[in-house]
Amino acid sequence: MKTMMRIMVYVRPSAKWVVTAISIMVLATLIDLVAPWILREIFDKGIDKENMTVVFWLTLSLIGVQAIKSGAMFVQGYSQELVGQNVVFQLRKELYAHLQRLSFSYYDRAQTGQLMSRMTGDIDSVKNFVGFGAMNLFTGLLTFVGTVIFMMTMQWKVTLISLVTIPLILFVLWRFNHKVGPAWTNIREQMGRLTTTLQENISGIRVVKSFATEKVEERKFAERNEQNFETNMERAKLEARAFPQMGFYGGLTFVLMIWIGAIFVVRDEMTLGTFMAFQWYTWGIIWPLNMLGWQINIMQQAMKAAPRVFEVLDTKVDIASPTNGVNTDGMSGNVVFDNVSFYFDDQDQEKDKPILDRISFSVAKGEVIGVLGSTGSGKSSLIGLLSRFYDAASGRVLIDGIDVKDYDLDGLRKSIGIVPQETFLFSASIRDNIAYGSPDATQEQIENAARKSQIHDFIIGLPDGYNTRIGERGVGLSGGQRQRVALSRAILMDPPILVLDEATASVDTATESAIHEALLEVMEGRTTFIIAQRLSSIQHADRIIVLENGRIAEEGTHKELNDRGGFFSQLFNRQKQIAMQK
Ligand SMILES: Nc1ncnc2c1ncn2[C@@H]1O[C@H](COP(=O)(O)OP(=O)(O)OP(=O)(O)O)[C@@H](O)[C@H]1O
Repeated sequence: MKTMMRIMVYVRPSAKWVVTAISIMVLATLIDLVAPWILREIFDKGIDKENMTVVFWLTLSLIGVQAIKSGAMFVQGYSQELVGQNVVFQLRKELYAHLQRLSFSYYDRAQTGQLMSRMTGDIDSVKNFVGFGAMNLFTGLLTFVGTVIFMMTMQWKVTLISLVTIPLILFVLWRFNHKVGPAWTNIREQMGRLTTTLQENISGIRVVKSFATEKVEERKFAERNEQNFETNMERAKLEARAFPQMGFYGGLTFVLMIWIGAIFVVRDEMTLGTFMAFQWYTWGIIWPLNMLGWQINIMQQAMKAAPRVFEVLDTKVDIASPTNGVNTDGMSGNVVFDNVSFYFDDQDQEKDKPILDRISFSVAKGEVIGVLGSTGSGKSSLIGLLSRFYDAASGRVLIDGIDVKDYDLDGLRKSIGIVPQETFLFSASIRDNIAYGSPDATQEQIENAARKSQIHDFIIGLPDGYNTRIGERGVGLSGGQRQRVALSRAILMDPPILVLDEATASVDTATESAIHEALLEVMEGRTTFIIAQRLSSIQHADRIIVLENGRIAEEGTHKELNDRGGFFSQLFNRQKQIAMQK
């Protein structure tokens, strides 16, 4: 009931069209009820009295009535679909907007395929119910009640006797409704899992092919596909069992009507015209009940699909912009980490080790700070706290003396240009990819950013230059080229804080060196974090922080750290040896 009420909230803005559809349904139903009545008159006042004029005019009126009904059905079909489409439009809009707001923690756990299935199949199920099922349920009910009333006024005894099968039909319907609900829960869930398998396979197709695991993947998919097949067949079995039973009881009603009707005609308690009209009216009883089976199906599907959509909509946005967040215009970029500790959402803060453990350091405006550490030491997490991808469990991250939680969130993120470890490029032109965060940038500014990232010459060498379209993952570009496009994107934003998270890890050392030379100008006056495992990446850092197991192990200039003989100098010596061996 709660789900139904919540769906109705989305129907409310289309109230005008609902009223239109319902009014026309009432009109169409009345026409359906009048037609058999005209037939009775044709028999009783025309054929029986051998009055062909009556037959002629009444049959003509039948044509007129049917023509009006066809016109009405067009408007009804249109308004019904419009209501359904309006609901889908609004739900998709809200869901998409909410997905944009949900935090990194949500996406750490969420399965893309499940989200896609909710956005498409589940919302479509809701539409089918709102735009078709619910309205037809109403027409069915109206036709049934109207038919019974018309028949009762013509011959109540025959009507009542013929209706003895109705409780049987209702019982079959009740049992069907009871069983088909859980089947639809399973089907919607399985569809989500099937889409997840498909999405992961397509996204990871390069891994699949390189490990030659196509057969394993096919088996995995086949297993899910089979589960889906079986659950759908379970549902089909329920339908196959219930619908013929209803059809049989419906047929029985028809037979009863003929049988009882014939007795009453012979006894002169019913005219032949009424008898003929009753045959027509019988469909007005059987049809809605049979349709009810399908409508219950559509309704149950929607009732199981809608909560999957609402579940996402109800997920709390745990990192949101504060009301009246501090404006970031004129931000200088003085960064302070003040005793910061951090856990991921799925960790137990009582038992698990923190990812970042009481981190304290400060970076002055314009300083270039290298963050060094072995894999998994917490370097990316540290930067994630700066942009509020995650919030610290304790301690504070301050920019220009203000807690990052107090800044307007969009402003904060636009003030920190990040070149992430994994580059994502959109299926758009290279120009649009570079200008992603700065859509108003001029061609000259875009080219300037590309030059500093050492990618301009490559781009103009392409047949379509900056207009070259690239695939979802930047297919057509090498890893290093993709990284340089991402670097151009960050440079173009002209942020006060720049973060390069292993941003040159995929380019050769000569190109890396050229990028860093060019970046010297970019970094001028900008606070820059360079996260790296390679010492060559942080050659221009003013100061270096070495992270180990989420704690700051060392901190200082190149020289200070070298003299100390710790992690940094060991790494320095190791990498020097490797370079010499080459
Ligand atoms: N969602 C998560 N839940 C729990 N732990 C996580 C989660 N994501 C990452 N971690 C753990 O957090 C630690 C720090 O990860 P982080 O990505 O910050 O390390 P890093 O130093 O940037 O590593 P790399 O150099 O390999 O990129 C790792 O040990 C990782 O296993």
